[in-house]
Amino acid sequence: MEGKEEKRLQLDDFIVGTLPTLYYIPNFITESEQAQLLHHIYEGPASRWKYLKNRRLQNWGGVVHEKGLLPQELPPWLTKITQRICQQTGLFPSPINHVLINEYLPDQGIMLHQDGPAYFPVVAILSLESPVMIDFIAHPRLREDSATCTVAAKAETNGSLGESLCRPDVHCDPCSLLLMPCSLLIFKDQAYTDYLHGIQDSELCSFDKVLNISEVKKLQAQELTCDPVVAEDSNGTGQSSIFRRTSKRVSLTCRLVPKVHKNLFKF
Ligand SMILES: O=C(O)CCC(=O)C(=O)O
Ligand SMILES: [Fe+2]
Repeated sequence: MEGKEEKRLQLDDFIVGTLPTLYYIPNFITESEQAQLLHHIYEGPASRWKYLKNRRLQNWGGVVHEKGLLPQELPPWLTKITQRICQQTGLFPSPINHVLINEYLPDQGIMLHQDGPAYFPVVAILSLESPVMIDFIAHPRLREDSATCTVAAKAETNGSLGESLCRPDVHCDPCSLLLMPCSLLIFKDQAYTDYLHGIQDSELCSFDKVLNISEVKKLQAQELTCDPVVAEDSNGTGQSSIFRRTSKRVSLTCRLVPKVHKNLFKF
């Protein structure tokens, strides 16, 4: 696929929900491409991983600084995928130059947060292995009164999804997306600037506020045929309203840091 001009996706077909703007693209890569990526991610030395309290990660592309990027060339196995994301989405003004690879065990997540100001405000997240739920919730500053702010602020610290009681002029409903393996999530606009996103550090995920219902159906169908990922709790319709994460999930967060420092000494 190297050097091949990729066909532009009709992105409007992949919008989910009404919050501007979330795109969910199922099967963005094939299972064999997933296996190749996992091979590259795990073939490196153990020192490639940086350990955080609740997950471990690999940083590719250089060091992101408040003032920009101290760059390091991305390896070909990553540019192959980042170029495809750029070409197929047309959402990045120049090549993606930074990739964060996060690995989450079934009881690990990432607290609600916003991505830093150094990045161009479009994020593309490729998901590998276990399905997982990502939550979006309005930033406390968008909320009407201090009581609501407390709910959102609490959500920010404990990772749970708060209730929405928002200013009527802004889109404020909390929502979730089920991220299946091989899928690509892109978020930008208000979802980037005014919302927090996070993954709960819990093995059990609720389908409660999920926008991409068709993926839930896929997961439920899979359960009948192979994998016991859909957990025991039933919502009275014979279908489960939660699922249990049973294996690790790996994600590639692909972003563009527009400001690149070519000369270390000028930094
Ligand atoms: O793993 C994910 O899906 C989210 C990662 C993320 O939010 C980040 O790297 O900033
Ligand atoms: Fe993030």
